[in-house]
Amino acid sequence: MSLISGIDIGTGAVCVYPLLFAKIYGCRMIGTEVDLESYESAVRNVNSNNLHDLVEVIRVNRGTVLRGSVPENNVYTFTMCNPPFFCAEEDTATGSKPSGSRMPPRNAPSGSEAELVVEGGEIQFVLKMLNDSVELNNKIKIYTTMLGKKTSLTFLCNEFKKRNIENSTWTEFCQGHTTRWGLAWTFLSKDVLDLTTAPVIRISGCSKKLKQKAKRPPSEITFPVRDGMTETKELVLILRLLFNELKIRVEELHVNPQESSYWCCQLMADEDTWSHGRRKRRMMANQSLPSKRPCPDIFSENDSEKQEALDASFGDDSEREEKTTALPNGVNTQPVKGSFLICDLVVGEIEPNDNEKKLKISMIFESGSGGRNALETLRQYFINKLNVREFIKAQSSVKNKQRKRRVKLKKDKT
Ligand SMILES: C[S@@+](CC[C@H](N)C(=O)[O-])C[C@H]1O[C@@H](n2cnc3c(N)ncnc32)[C@H](O)[C@@H]1O
Repeated sequence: MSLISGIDIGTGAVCVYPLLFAKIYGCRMIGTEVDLESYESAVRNVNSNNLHDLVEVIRVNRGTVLRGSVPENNVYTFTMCNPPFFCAEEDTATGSKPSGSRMPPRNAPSGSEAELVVEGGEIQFVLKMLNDSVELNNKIKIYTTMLGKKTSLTFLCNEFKKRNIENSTWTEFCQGHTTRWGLAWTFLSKDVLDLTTAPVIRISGCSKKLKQKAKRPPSEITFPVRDGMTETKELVLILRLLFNELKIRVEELHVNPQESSYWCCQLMADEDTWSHGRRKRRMMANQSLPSKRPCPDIFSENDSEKQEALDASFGDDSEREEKTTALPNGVNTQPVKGSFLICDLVVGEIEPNDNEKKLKISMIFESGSGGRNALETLRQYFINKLNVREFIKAQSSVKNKQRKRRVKLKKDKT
């Protein structure tokens, strides 16, 4: 990391990103700033953090973005930028033209006018950065910037096309009510660095249905530890055998074991190798009974109900999913064509209120022609194979009772 050097364009009064990169990773950083007050404050901050050996703050002229603002005979690893979002005639509080006494939205930016306003808005600012990058080319390995508006992203992706810049990518940052976009491009060849395969999060462009889906809670199996399954490691061994048996491909997600006691992977199944539904449907077809049956609600709280519902629906494929989705876990979720089920799986230990150590499997649907039903039948398969059906049943009946009590309390109140 110590050989890495970055440029933060428009570092602001705190100079926060250069300080973080220097402090955490030991990177060399340059922060550029146009506003005198912010520049002076940034310099003070660097000095008071004793990071002046690694961080340099450069005062630049308005109108320069990259070219002419940093020494050009050096080679840099990356640029980053949180550009001034608004153009002069926009209202910094509402992101629109001034409109009387409207209340600012919850995601209104907090920053002084000097920090947030630039001629031409962020599009012109980043366009200048893009043009500078064409000139500087490989002197900077990866160019990145944040964008505050989706329209800017669309515009700039088009500008990439015009300039034949193919090695680029974008991702979303969603926090609460605020969405921002990260854009990255490089002039290195894809053999050296392929940005198009970098992990991304892309939800807001999806249909409403997909967004709701992404918000759905994961399917879970929680059960007390017991002989042969006392910790994550042991459960993972058993699951691996099951995946193998079911011909499910496993792509491990490399979570730092020092930082996490969890095991995460992505599962990919080309066909349904676990449910009874297929067999039953084939039998039904042979008996030439009507193939369409009403699909019961298989996502009810009660697991035995779920199993019955699944059996009754013969592994119904009625809830076929659109073939593209992504969840905010950093995994690239471009669907594999023809996959029956792709899901993320997290295995870990938990110590709930009752102090009884438990193991938990969380499964998050990503995509696949089998839809959520496929995930649910796979969950049922694991419940049976791990021999935890009785516990899950008891657990869900307790949950059901609690839920009924809550509903009753609510009714009594009204
Ligand atoms: C939205 S603020 C970002 C501040 C900080 N990087 C952050 O993320 O908190 C944009 C900053 O860019 C500065 N700025 C505007 N035009 C600039 C330019 N041409 N070169 C360098 N900085 C500029 C503004 O003064 C402001 O501090």
